[in-house]
Amino acid sequence: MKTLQNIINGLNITQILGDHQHAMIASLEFDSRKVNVNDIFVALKGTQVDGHLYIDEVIEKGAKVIVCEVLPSNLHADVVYIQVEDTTIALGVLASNYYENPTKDLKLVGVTGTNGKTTTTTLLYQLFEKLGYPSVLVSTIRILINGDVYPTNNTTPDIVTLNRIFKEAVDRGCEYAFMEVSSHGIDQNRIAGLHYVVGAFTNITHDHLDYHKTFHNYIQAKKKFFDQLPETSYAISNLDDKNGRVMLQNTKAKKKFFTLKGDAEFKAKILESRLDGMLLDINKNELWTSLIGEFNAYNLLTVYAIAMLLGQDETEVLTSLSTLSNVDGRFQSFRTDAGAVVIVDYAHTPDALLNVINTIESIRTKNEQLITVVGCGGDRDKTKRPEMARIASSRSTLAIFTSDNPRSEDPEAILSDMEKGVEPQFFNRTLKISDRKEAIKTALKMSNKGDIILIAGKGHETYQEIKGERHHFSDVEIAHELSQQLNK
Ligand SMILES: CC(=O)N[C@H]1[C@@H](OP(=O)(O)OP(=O)(O)OC[C@H]2O[C@@H](n3ccc(=O)[nH]c3=O)[C@H](O)[C@@H]2O)O[C@H](CO)[C@@H](O)[C@@H]1O[C@H](C)C(=O)N[C@@H](C)C(=O)N[C@H](CCC(=O)O)C(=O)O
Ligand SMILES: Nc1ncnc2c1ncn2[C@@H]1O[C@H](COP(=O)(O)OP(=O)(O)OP(=O)(O)O)[C@@H](O)[C@H]1O
Ligand SMILES: N[C@H](CCC[C@H](N)C(=O)O)C(=O)O
Ligand SMILES: [Mg+2]
Repeated sequence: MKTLQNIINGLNITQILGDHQHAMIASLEFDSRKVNVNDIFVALKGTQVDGHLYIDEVIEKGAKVIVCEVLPSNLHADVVYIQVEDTTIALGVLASNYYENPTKDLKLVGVTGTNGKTTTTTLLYQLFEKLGYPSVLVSTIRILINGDVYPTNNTTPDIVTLNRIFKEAVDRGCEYAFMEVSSHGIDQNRIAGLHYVVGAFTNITHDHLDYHKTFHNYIQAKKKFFDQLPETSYAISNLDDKNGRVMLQNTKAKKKFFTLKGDAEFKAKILESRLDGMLLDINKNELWTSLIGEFNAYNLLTVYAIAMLLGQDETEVLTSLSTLSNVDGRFQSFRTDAGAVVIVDYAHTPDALLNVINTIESIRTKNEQLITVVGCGGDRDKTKRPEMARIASSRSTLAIFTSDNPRSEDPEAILSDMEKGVEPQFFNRTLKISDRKEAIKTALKMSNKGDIILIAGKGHETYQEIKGERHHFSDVEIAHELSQQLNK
C-alpha cells in the first residue's frame, strides 16, 4: 500500500473532496475491469467510451479514490474525489509517482516518425547492450528488459504500463531505455511525465489519417513530442524530410540534424549497395552493414548520431553497429527451394512500400520478375489503400492483392478500395486473392529461379485478424512451408 499524498504530489488539482490525508492506495487503475479494493481509479475519456461512466461500478468494487474531470452527482462519504482538468495528464503524474519516477534514473530515448521507429529503437537497444549497458526496449514487436521478453499490444503502451516497465528496468540495473513514440501515444498523452534525454524524428508520410483526419494534425501530433522536451535534452531530426525542420521549430531541446543529401552535423552516404548489405560512409568513417536499402542508411545514421549525443566512443559504436542484424519482418529474406528470393517486409504505408520496392529495384536485374503480395489493414486509414495498390501494380511485374488484417471490415470491400488505385494500363498486372495463404502460394508457383517475391504489410506479425478474431499466421512461416511443399 502507498500513501495517496505521495502519489498525488505535483498533481494540478482543481478540487479535492474527502479524507485525502490518510488514504492508502493498493493499485493505480484506469480500466474499471481491473479495479479491486482500495484502488485509485482514473476516468479517461477514450475514443470509444467515457471512463467516467464506470465510476459507480468501481466504487462498488471498493475503489477508494476517483480522479476525474467531472465530479459525479452522487458522492460517497468514504471516497476521495480529485477533480483535474485533464485526466490523461494526471495519469502521467500519478503513474510516475506511483513507480517512483523511474525515467529520472534512466537515459530515455524516444523515437517518433511514420516509418523506422521499430528498426531504429531495436538497433539502439542491440547496440547499447553490445556496448555493455543493460537496456530496455519498448517497441511494436516486443518489450525487452535486458534480454527478457515481455508481450505488448501497443507500439506506445499506456503510461501506467510504461512506468511499471521502466521501474522494473531500473530495479534490474538498466541504464538506457529506447522507446517508440507513436502519434496516437502522443495525442492521447500516453507519454505524459516521462523524462527524455533524446527525442528523434525519422520521417513523416501518409498514415493514420483515419485518426488524425488531416496531414496537418498528424504533423502537429508528432511535433507535440518535441515541443515538450526539456532544455537539457537533445532533439534530433531528419533534414531530408520536408517536415524535418518544422518538427524542431518550437522545441526547447538542443537541436541536431542528420542527412544523406545535404549538410548537417551527422552525415552519411551509401558507397555500395548489394543484396547482402551496404557499405556506408558515416561522418567520414566506412561502415559495412548487412542491412539494406536507403531507409536503413537513415536508420543506422540516426542510431550513430544518438550514440554520439549520448557520449559513446565513436570507434566502439561503429564496430558494434556493423555487427547488428536486421529486425524481424523488416526486409527479412530467404531463398526458396526453387531458387526465388522471398522478402517479408512490414511496409504498411505507401511510403514504406515505395522504399522497399525502390530498394529491390536497385538490386534486381531486368530479367528477374518482382511479384508483390500486398493487402491493407481494416479499421485503419482507408486512403492508404488505392495508393499502396497503385505503387504495387505500377512497380511490380505482378501484384497480388490480398488480405492484411481485415479486422472488423469485409475483406472484399478492402480489396475493392485497393483496386481503385490501379491505373488502367496496369490492370493486367494484378490479381486479387483474398486468402493470404493462397496469394502467397500463387506467387511462389508463378515465380522462377532468381525472381523476387515481396510479401508486404505484416512483417513480424504472427496473427491475422479476421472478423475481430485473431488466427495464427506468419508470412515467414507460410512462405517457408509452401516453398518446401511446392518443391516436393
Ligand atoms: C484507438 C486507440 O488508440 N485506442 C487506445 C486507447 O483506448 P481508447 O481510448 O479507445 O479506450 P476506450 O475503449 O474508449 O475506453 C476509455 C476508457 O474507459 C475505460 N473503460 C472501458 C471499458 C470498460 O468496461 N471500463 C473502463 O474503465 C478504458 O480502460 C479507458 O481508460 O487507449 C488504450 C490504452 O492506452 C490503448 O490500448 C488503445 O489502443 C488500441 C488497442 C489501438 O488499437 N490503438 C492503435 C490505433 C494505436 O494506438 N496504434 C499506435 C501505433 C500506430 C502506429 O504508429 O503505427 C500504438 O501506439 O499502438
Ligand atoms: N527510416 C525509414 N524510412 C522509411 N521507411 C522505412 C524506414 N525504416 C523502415 N522503413 C520501412 O517501413 C517499414 C516499417 O518499419 P518500422 O517497423 O521500423 O517502422 P515503425 O515506424 O516502427 O512502424 P509502426 O508505426 O507500425 O510501428 C519497414 O518494414 C520498411 O519497409
Ligand atoms: N501500427 C500499425 C500496424 C499496421 C500493420 C498492418 N499489418 C495492419 O494491420 O494494418 C497500425 O496499427 O496501424
Ligand atoms: Mg513500430
